[in-house]
Amino acid sequence: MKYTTNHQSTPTQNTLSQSTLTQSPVTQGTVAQSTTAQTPLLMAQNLVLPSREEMLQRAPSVQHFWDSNRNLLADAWQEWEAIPSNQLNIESDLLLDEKLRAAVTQAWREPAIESEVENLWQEVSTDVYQSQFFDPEQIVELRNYLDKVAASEIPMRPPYGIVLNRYGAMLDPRSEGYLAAPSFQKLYRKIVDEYMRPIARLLFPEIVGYDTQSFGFSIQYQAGKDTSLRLHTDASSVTLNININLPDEEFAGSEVDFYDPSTGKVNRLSFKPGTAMIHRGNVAHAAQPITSGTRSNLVLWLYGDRMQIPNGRNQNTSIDAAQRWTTPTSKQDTFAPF
Ligand SMILES: O=C(O)CCC(=O)C(=O)O
Ligand SMILES: [Fe+2]
Repeated sequence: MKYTTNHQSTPTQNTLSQSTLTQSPVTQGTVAQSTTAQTPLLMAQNLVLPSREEMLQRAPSVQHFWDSNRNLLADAWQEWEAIPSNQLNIESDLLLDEKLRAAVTQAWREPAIESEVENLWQEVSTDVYQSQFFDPEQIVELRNYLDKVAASEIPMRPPYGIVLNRYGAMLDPRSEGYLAAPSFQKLYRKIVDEYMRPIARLLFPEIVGYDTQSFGFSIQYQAGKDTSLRLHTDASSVTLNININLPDEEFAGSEVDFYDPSTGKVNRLSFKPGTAMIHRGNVAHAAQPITSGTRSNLVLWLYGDRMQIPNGRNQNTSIDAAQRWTTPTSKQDTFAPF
């Protein structure tokens, strides 16, 4: 029985509700009673999430909740996605900006022309690059999908690296309570492996070898709710931050400040729908308070096995193009910064 660890939880918040434990045994020659058999989706929907306070305190019971329900949640997402209206109804090829897609596709075929990809990225602050990444007109499909995910009633763990972002979700399989729906995972892997890693290697050559592992989360800022993020660095080799606002979804404030150590100056940058910024994890940055509207982003990280990051800029700068346009074969480990 796959979910046995559930029954070891303390009889407080973390247990399955009583009704989920009434599964009737199926004996040979009989048909299971569909009215009493609890499917993974129903069981997951009946779980009682740890409180926000417990999450913020990183209480052991919170870890236990996610650990003991990991298989159940994965099965629940699988079942949820089998409902046709819950399919991620988007050709990933259409979601990605057409110019970027064309250049990336060509570079995979012929790495020697990778500069076509590099040319699409503008340096908007020292060592911070920006490009159109998603087609703004296609983002609506992704956002509709994420709304359905939020309404699924399957417990999800919000990101709490610096502050808890209550509308965000963890995206990588290494994270507890992540968005395990297979069709979303396919898109996530494609973005990381086909786009992010080679682009990051082009712009920041020293990350090669420190880019085998992925990590990701979504965030949403809204006035009066989660509004800003104080100055920090990321525990990544490189961070790709993609805006997923709709074309008509305006917001004020919520700029991201990047600190330039060489000049001591701050560059205040704004996201437009579908644009992305990519930077080394060690570039200090902060999100200014949002004063109206909503800003939603996908934040993706790469780092090495066991969370290793490069300790200088001058390694691996001589690798050739063909090496950049490859996917590492090392297994995904389970190290996560939060
Ligand atoms: O506000 C943003 O887009 C930046 C988010 C960020 O830096 C982070 O979550 O680490
Ligand atoms: Fe950050």
